[in-house]
Amino acid sequence: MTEDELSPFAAPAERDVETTLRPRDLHEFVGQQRVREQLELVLHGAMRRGTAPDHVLLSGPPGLGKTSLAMIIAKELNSAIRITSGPALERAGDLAAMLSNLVEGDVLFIDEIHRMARPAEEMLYLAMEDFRVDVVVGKGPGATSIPLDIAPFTLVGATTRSGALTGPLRDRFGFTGHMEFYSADELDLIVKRSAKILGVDLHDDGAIEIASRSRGTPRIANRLLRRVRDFAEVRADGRVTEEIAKQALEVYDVDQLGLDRLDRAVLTALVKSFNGGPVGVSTLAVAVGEEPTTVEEVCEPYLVRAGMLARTPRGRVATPAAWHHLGLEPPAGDQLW
Ligand SMILES: Nc1ncnc2c1ncn2[C@@H]1O[C@H](COP(=O)(O)OP(=O)(O)OP(=O)(O)O)[C@@H](O)[C@H]1O
Ligand SMILES: [Mg+2]
Repeated sequence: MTEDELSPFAAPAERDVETTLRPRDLHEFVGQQRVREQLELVLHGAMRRGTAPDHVLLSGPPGLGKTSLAMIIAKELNSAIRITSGPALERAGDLAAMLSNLVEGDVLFIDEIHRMARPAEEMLYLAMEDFRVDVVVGKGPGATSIPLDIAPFTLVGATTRSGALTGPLRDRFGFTGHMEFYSADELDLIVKRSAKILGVDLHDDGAIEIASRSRGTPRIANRLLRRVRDFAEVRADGRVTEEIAKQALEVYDVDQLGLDRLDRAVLTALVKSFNGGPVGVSTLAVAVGEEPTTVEEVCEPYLVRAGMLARTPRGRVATPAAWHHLGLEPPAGDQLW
């Protein structure tokens, strides 16, 4: 399987099908029980009081449903949603334009909010706190700043790296939802729902097979479903059974635990080149030819959750499960994990 196919990031060509498969309300949104319950209270509490709810930050690895949830928040509030992203807000003026066009009660969704430029971020502080922006007119000593009121709105920020957010920005969110990887049972429900929408003849055992190899990520589950459907249609009669799913996923190089090429490369480097660690994340990233942020944000969260890798103050360490997964014996002696 190519890297892209198991990547938790959305490929551009995938946007349309993702829109089709997106859950539309809190009831269709599977899993994330805790975040869902907390959000429901935040939203409904504010609605009772007739005020705009606190600003919401959604954090977690890619493909877990942050964008979907942002849209659902707007829907629950019966509000319009304006969508932008950190990288798109290069200048404070871009944000000022966006903010001054908001209507009372709107939801402003800023994806990848940790990538916003500093001047825009500073403008956002005041907007979040006082529903006000200071627009600077002119340059140099003659420049003046004109305060401008903006309509009360709710900011929903999404980030794959809440650690990269500055303190002042983080503090201005009244509620942070930490998205977690999904259980196989939850992914099972998600692929079944998707199969229905896409008209795939998915059998129960086929669904389980796909769900258990989707590394806790709905986006990957939906993608594997489409790949398995291709296989079922081309090589068989279109029905997705356990056997067909297994054969297909073998072709696509997704292992039993849903680890992909990069995950395995990271574990292999950790075990073989660094004797299980501890090793720093940047060294590890160089060893597999990846950006440290990719290793840190994409591979590690799942490897940690799968019990294969531990983050220690001295660096990353392979657990015995990692050695076994690669068919190797962990060294005897001091336990580092
Ligand atoms: N809880 C869920 N129930 C059902 N489907 C889901 C759920 N969460 C996500 N999905 C599916 O996964 C796809 C990806 O979700 P989404 O785009 O919301 O993730 P994201 O966290 O915003 O990812 P990114 O960090 O890349 O922006 C959606 O198109 C949707 O079909
Ligand atoms: Mg998103």
